[in-house]
Amino acid sequence: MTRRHAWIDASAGIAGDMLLGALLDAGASLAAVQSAVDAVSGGQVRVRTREVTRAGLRALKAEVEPLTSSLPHRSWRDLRELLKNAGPATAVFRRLAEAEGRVHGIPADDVHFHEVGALDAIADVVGCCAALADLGVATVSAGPVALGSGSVRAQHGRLPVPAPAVAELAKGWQVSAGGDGELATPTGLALLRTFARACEPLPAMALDLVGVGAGTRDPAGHPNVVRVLIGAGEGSGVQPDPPSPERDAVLLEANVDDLDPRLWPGIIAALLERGASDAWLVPILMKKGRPAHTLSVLCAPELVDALRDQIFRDTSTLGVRHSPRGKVALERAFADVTVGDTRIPVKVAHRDGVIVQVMPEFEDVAALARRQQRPERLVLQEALAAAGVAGLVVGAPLPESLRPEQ
Ligand SMILES: O=C([S-])c1cc(C(=O)S)c[n+]([C@@H]2O[C@H](COP(=O)(O)O)[C@@H](O)[C@H]2O)c1
Ligand code: NI
Repeated sequence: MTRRHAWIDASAGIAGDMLLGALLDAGASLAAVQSAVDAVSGGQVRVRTREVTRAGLRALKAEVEPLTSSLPHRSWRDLRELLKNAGPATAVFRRLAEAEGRVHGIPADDVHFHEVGALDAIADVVGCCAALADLGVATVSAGPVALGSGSVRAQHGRLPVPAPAVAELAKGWQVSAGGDGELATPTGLALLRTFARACEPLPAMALDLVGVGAGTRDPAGHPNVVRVLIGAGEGSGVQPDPPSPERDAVLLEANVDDLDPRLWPGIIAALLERGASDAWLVPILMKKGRPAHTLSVLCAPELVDALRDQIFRDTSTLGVRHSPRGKVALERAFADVTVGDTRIPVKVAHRDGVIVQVMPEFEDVAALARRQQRPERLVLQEALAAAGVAGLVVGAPLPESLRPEQ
């Protein structure tokens, strides 16, 4: 089968509904999109399209009509459960949660989605993922993105444009202001950054589909649209972000021999809070026979600058080494098990459809143990036993309900 490449033109900005409109305009099946959205929303929203013009250009406007009046605020933890690790859609929201977490200075798990967690944003994300799959798109790249300027009214007041989460998500991409107002939204950027692995001009391809998706506003002067150009080709050859968490990582290291050891736990906690995927200390014997520690911090490439600054600020080191590291992580899914009258999330790591690790979330185990005034060891055993009853055991096939969507 021909491998299709999609190139996204976000030179006028990007939002989830604009990209969805463009993909539907290019020929993605509305029925396929609606059925993917139904699967996560329980039939609470309807996706519709209508033809509009933007500065004289015809475009398709994707509209998500809520069939319920409740617009719940969800944490990333809740949303992950709702999406049941729905492959790329989960990856898009994980990226959003990590960006929001960095902006608000909280762990990604505690991020409370407001606007971006509403049903229409979920429908945009799930819809775009389904549309790309329906079009047979194997690789994606995109041009530079216009982010906008000025300010925007959000649920919690006025935000500068680019909105903080947008700026965070845009790191490492070619951007410009490109006009007034909010031209790129967090959801739009998260979609683009999850799927498009290269920022490049239109690559060589045998073009066969073009889609134009409309934004809500119709400002004079430029068409407020996202375009997708789809054809047989590979783009720059890079693959879209796989649903499996295979990522480039960077290892930051510093040897320190003169820090009050009581400071280390706080330093490590702060690095993890800032987004490091791991941080640890190894005791070493340094030059001149001095006992010391190597601080090691593993992180995503886009966090290197911030975490290096933090190491210089919080420790007494005079230098921080950095080296690229390949990293292959097991795919993870989450399931709830019941211990007593409490639901405890269990992390299920899997590979090739087989369960490899089953780990109750320790913070939840510890919280329940404190509430019940019982040893953590026993609550942990009970959570593992409950997972076993639910069929979540090492070596067992991953249950259908936890499988990422392809
Ligand atoms: O609700 C929150 S915390 C929020 C944070 C941010 C940050 O940049 S931080 C931005 N916004 C605004 O909400 C809408 C969301 O648009 P989507 O298309 O992504 O759903 C947008 O105007 C953001 O600037 C909200
Ligand atoms: Ni925010």
